[in-house]
Amino acid sequence: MTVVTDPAAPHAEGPAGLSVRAVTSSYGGGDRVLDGLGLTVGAGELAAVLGPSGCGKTTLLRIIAGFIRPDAGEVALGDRVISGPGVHIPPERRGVGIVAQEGALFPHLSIARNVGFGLTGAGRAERRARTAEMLGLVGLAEYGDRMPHELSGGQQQRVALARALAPRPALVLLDEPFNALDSALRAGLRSDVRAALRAAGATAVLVTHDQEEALSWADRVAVIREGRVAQCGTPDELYAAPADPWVASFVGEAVVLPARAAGGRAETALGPVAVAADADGPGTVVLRPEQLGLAPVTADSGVRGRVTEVRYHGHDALILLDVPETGRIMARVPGAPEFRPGDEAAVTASGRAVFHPA
Ligand SMILES: Nc1ncnc2c1ncn2[C@@H]1O[C@H](COP(=O)(O)OP(=O)(O)OP(=O)(O)O)[C@@H](O)[C@H]1O
Repeated sequence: MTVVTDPAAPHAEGPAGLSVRAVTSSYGGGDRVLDGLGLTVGAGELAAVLGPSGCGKTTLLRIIAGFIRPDAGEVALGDRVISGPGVHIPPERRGVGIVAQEGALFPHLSIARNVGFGLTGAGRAERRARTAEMLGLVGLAEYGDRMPHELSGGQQQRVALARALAPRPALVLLDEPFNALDSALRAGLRSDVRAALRAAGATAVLVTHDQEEALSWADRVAVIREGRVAQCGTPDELYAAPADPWVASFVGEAVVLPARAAGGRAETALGPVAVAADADGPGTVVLRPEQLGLAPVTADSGVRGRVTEVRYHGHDALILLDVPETGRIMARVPGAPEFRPGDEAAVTASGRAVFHPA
């Protein structure tokens, strides 16, 4: 899927904010895939749309790009409505650049001609200068004369980004652009793409199902669940103050425990934890695995669990335990783990927890 903006169109004025308002969509009159979805991205902001498979991310992206029309609702770029009742601006006139999962470069055109492809309204000298500028921006200044098949997958994705940015789009959509790459390459390309978008001052929406990617990349993350925004916030807000237990479990690892709150404390099976002063009555608390402490069992150990699995990540380890009082929980411990599957460990909780009333 490749859309190249038309620089001669009146919208080619650079980054704009995106507003998606109460968008509803279904395929062929079936169940609603998007159900009154709303999303705002500020001009120059890098946003991620995160959600499990089938939640409607790609459908949302297709609606913003103009490949499908919503059943109801409105999409605007800046103060310009591009989809809505009686309005459907065609994809090529929206000022939206797309970076697809796999570069989708034109195989028979050189890298430079790929990047300059959308600059139809520009003169030759201007096109050449803008192409060189964009190739420089993505760190491929020397590659203009090569053909796409002579570049690695990561380099092709950079070219796709340069091509998307060249016509100064109002918005760049990135559709899981790092998926086809191995994990070592992904992290590097991710930050390079982010830096290039920042340098261009672009407004961008990254679609991903990878929570680590969304949290590390975006200024703001919209978590989609069943066609609606379950929560939209900064990565820190999502992690520290998830709107509900589902968001907590989807964005990072979570330990969700039944609790009863009063006076800034919640009683849980792992003992009392600090919660907001106004939390009151029955509900659940969300703890992150790094808030659980494990220690060797002694005569006065309180809650004990049996280690079922150890996932060692180098910098830390995730330890899964079966605890009679809570069921399966996980703890994150720094460095090399001192427990092995089958060991018994004393479990404590510390720090502040998010409380959700029942
Ligand atoms: N062309 C289509 N016709 C009918 N149903 C569709 C079509 N495309 C998607 N769907 C359905 O719409 C729902 C949302 O699909 P969508 O591709 O938007 O999800 P997604 O969040 O992007 O998923 P993934 O992460 O797996 O790509 C799914 O139930 C899917 O089966």
